[in-house]
Amino acid sequence: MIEFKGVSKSFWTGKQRKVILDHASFRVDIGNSMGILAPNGTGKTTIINMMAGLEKPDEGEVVRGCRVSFPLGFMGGVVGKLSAKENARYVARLYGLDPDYIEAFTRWLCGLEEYYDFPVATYSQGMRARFTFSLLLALEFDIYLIDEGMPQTTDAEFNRKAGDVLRQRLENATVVIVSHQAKTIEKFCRSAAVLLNGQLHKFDTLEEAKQLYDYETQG
Ligand SMILES: Nc1ncnc2c1ncn2[C@@H]1O[C@H](COP(=O)(O)OP(=O)(O)OP(=O)(O)O)[C@@H](O)[C@H]1O
Repeated sequence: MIEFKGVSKSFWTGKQRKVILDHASFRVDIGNSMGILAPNGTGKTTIINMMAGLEKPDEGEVVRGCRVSFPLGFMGGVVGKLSAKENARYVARLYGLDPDYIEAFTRWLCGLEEYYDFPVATYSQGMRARFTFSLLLALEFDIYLIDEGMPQTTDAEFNRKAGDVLRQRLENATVVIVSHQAKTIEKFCRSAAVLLNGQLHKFDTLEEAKQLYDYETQG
């Protein structure tokens, strides 16, 4: 599980305090994939980063009681001057996994062909997204963190393969998806929450969360 205990987080912009969470307490349990609905700019990425341990709360505590992934799309661990192959093998060693397996898996899934051996710095945004998503799916976590759904690639073959692998992973793993739209969440999550005024309101069904979200965002 991931548990937020009385977590507060805000940013001072020089003019105002932007509150993301205000003494918020909630948990994500293994086996119960959850979508978090929140409008743009209200703190989705900040919450996902706190779940991953990339950002600290100002107050309170985030407890990670299982293997939590880095957020999908996070490039922090990927070195631009190294190729996808070198990055994949390096990350495999960091996680104590077989570099041959991680290389073969990511090479197959991202479909970069000869670019797999080029430095990542030479990739387009879509190619980077394909590689980092492949790397995320190659590693085994209990909870996968996804910001705004699947990478926006125009490669239909990749989208199909990655969607299939993600669904397979979710047979045993749990996902947290933050998004500003319900349709990103409905493919993978049954329960959902709405981020509102620094609190996370959890619902057993996406339908209930959508009602509150639509009411708040559309009036
Ligand atoms: N380090 C920071 N310093 C100051 N303000 C920040 C910082 N990080 C985020 N913010 C502000 O906090 C708010 C929430 O940011 P965040 O990126 O978490 O939102 P988001 O919901 O993921 O946004 P989007 O939907 O646009 O991706 C934004 O107004 C952002 O400008």
